[in-house]
Amino acid sequence: MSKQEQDLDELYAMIKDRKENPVKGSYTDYLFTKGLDKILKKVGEESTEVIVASKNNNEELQYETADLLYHLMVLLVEKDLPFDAIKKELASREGLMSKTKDRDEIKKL
Ligand SMILES: N=c1c2ncn([C@@H]3O[C@H](COP(=O)(O)OP(=O)(O)OP(=O)(O)O)[C@@H](O)[C@H]3O)c2ncn1[C@@H]1O[C@H](COP(=O)(O)O)[C@@H](O)[C@H]1O
Repeated sequence: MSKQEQDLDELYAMIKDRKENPVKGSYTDYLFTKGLDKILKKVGEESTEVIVASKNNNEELQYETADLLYHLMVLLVEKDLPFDAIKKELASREGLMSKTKDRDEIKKL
């Protein structure tokens, strides 16, 4: 039975496992075999698809966001950047007040 929600830590771990233990015919293995340029092209393509989907409807936005998150995870694994590092980075920002006074473009509004 498929799960209701994908855990992002588990997704990262699965992608990392695909890199360490390649599975022939797997899409993730295909990306790692093609290498960084291919992964970067996919991240760019999926980012554009998120932008276009945002204009259309939330069903498309949901689908394309999932594609982008998956490809970003592949990029993090390719670059050996742990997903925990991203979570720590986000956690370090929690509770921080945005400094709008430092931003000229906001001052002018
Ligand atoms: N979450 C995903 C996921 N999201 C998107 N995709 C793939 O991303 C691709 C995006 O579609 P596109 O049309 O943009 O790309 P394409 O035409 O298939 O291929 P190219 O353009 O790259 O040549 C599709 O082939 C999807 O199957 C994913 N592939 C795998 N996963 C996860 O990774 C796990 C391991 O998957 P495998 O590597 O396939 O075993 C799976 O169990 C999933 O949990």
